[in-house]
Parts: sequence; structure tokens; C-alpha cells
Amino acid sequence: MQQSQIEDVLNGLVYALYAQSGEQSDVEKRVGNLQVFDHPEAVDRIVKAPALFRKNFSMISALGYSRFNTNDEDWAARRDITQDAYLAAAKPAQQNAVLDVYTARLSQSDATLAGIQKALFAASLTIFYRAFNLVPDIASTIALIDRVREVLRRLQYFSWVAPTTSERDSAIGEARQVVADFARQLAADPRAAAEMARFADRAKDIDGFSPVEEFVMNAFAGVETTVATILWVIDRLGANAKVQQRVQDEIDGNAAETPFTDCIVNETMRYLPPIPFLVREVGAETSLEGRRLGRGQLILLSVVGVHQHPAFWSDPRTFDASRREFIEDTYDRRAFIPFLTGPRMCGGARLGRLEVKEAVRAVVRQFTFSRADDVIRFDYALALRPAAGSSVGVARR
Ligand code: HEM
Repeated sequence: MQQSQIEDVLNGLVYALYAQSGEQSDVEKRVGNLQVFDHPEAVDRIVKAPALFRKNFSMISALGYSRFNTNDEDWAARRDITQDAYLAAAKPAQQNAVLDVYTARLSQSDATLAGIQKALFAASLTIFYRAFNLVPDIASTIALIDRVREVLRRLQYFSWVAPTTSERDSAIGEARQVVADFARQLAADPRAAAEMARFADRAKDIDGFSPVEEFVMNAFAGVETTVATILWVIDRLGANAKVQQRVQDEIDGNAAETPFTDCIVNETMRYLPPIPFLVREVGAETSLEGRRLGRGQLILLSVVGVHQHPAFWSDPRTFDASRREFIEDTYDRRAFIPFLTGPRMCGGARLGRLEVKEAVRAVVRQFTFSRADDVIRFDYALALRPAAGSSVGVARR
């Protein structure tokens, strides 16, 4: 099995969701053998009933268990271990500190997209670790995160295309190895070791709890999505010189309110949601939108489809950097769910928003971007990010 084959299958799933979005036929939408739900009202109902529509990550759980992929009391206990740290890290008083981290990393970057991407990962990891009063060893942690991405991509592929036994064993083996290597790195730092002990202490009632699995999956969930969002904003700025100029003027003007910058960030997350779809397992027989759902059945919630629903958005398939629904704040909250909504919404939503805003400020102050074309090329692992080798040109301002 080739890497390119995995990429083709996973990217193909996301392409299918884009192709289906906006279609208003009575024919049931499907991707693979999963029913697709993409009406904002139906998706809202699903995500607000987590006991009935449950998280299920059969293959991905090879990496371990965390608040991301557990349910019920187990999830609630895990949530409590990290949630206060994310809320404290996202307080408005943290704004300048977050901006400073991004500004400093970007100042040391060369004027290439690869350099900027590395700086963004370093900054986002620094902020994630700081939420727990830790300091990462950047180079080795980025290398571990790259391995987590690759193994998650493989595991994700195997939830769609059944692996042979040896493929399965090798993916699970690599997942265990990367967690073990992360564990070794955290154990070597006394403060990180103490924090892992604190996690374990708070999780006394959770069977088989591993603080490292909890930490690694949280770190990946936070950093990968945040960096993907910033990279997409860069991609979109590069595609439109006029829009970029307007955002630069707004940021250079240092006004307290930055409506165009906020709008392009929102439109980027609408059009290119970092988590383009979610899978849920039906916990008990039920029906939704006239469709019968059986216990144990997996369903797919298309965030792409929700974000492009024609009854909720004008001209939904167009990227509009000054979209009226955002500028005038008239959009239906159910139709814009980049962080999801309901009890299982993103635990780091406030921190992610703060980071993206400050990172975009730092990026725009230091660089300008250009693109030879305006073709969107993406790469889906667990998050949707711009494909490597995209055609964005970079210059220092
Ligand atoms: C722009 C950035 C981000 C986006 C778009 C995003 C998006 C999401 C989405 C859609 C989910 C729900 C996944 C599902 O139900 O399967 C989620 C969950 C989660 N995210 Fe984020 N996220 C971002 C940043 C962050 C950050 C910065 C952190 C932590 C520092 C974080 C931590 C989490 C955690 C812990 C969960 C699991 C929540 C739970 O069920 O308890 N995310 N995120």
C-alpha cells in the first residue's frame, strides 16, 4: 500500500463531500457505505445528543484513548483534567503573550512557506505546552507530531479500506511506538513528568488511563487544526491581492476592531473547515430526517455540507472574503460549526480562535503572499490542510 494511495482515498472522501454539498435532492447522500447528514438542523440535533450519537474511532484508538475518543463518564472525567488549562490559556489577558510567541517565531523564519509552517508549528506547540506550564523541545516534538499525523492518516485510511492483518499490525505497532517515544520525551523533563503524574492522579477512577495518550491526542488535536487554519488564511490571502491589501491596512492601522480580518478568518473556516467531517455511532434505534438508523450504525456529519448549505448561505460555493453574513453577523449559528457545537465541541475553541487571530496579525505584519493560480489543493489526514508544495509565493514586507 502506497502513501499516494492512502492520500487519494482520504482526499477523495473530502472531494465527495464538496461535490455533494448544496445538492438538494431527495436521494440519500452517502460516502462509502455511510449515510451523510449535512442539514444544519439535523447535524445540530445529532451533536447535541452525544449519548445517542456517540464518538467512535475504532482504528484511531490504536493511538490510545483521550477525551477526544471516549464517551459518557469516562469522557467527562477526562475533560476535567485539561479543560481549565485551555480556558485559562485563552483569557483575553493572554492576547499579547500569544501574539509575542507567533511574532518571535516568525521573525526567525526565512521567507518561504515551509519556513513559515515550521514557525507556526513551533509557536502553536509552545502555546499548547504553556497551558500546562511546560516548555517543549521544539525540534523533537515537531518530529513526533509529524509521526502522529502519518500514523493517524494510515489508521484513518483503514477505517475506510480494510487492512490486511500485517498492514493492521504494522500501523498499530507504529502508533504504539510513537506514543512510547512521546512518553520517553515527557519522562525526561521533570516538569512534564510531574504534569503527567497530576493527570494520572486526577484520573484515578478511569480504567486503563494513560496520561501520555491523553496529552498526545490533545496536543495533536490542538496544534494540527490551528496551524491548518492559519495556513489556509495565508493561502487565501495569496489568492487575492486586493483582499490582502485591505487586511494589511486593517492590521497595520492597529485598530481595536478588525472586521475584515475576522471575516476572512471565518470565511476560511467556513469554506475550508479544518475538520471537514465527523463520524458518529448510533447508540439506539432512532430516525432522523425520515431515515431509520439502527443501533451500531456509523453516520457521517459533513461539516463541509453544513457550511455550504444553500438555505443558510448566499452563494455558498463561492469564497467571499467580505461575506455579508459574517460582516453583518446575520448567520445562523447552526450553519457555522468549525469547532462543532454542543457538549462535544472543541475544548480549545477559545484558545484556537485567539491563536488564529494573533497568528494572522503576526503573519500579515511580516509577510506578503502571492499565488500564480487560485486552485485549492488540499491534503486530508485528520485535519484538512493545504497540500504540500502549494504555489504560494512569500516575501518579507
Ligand atoms: C482552529 C483551531 C481548531 C479547530 C478548527 C478545532 C476543531 C475541533 C472540532 C471540530 C472538534 C470536534 C471533533 C469531534 O467531535 O470529532 C474538536 C475537538 C477537540 N479539540 Fe479542537 N479545534 C481547534 C483547536 C483546538 C485547540 C487549540 C485545542 C487545545 C489546546 C483543541 C482541543 C480539542 C479537544 C481536547 C477536543 C475534544 C473535545 C471533547 O470531546 O472533549 N482544539 N476540535
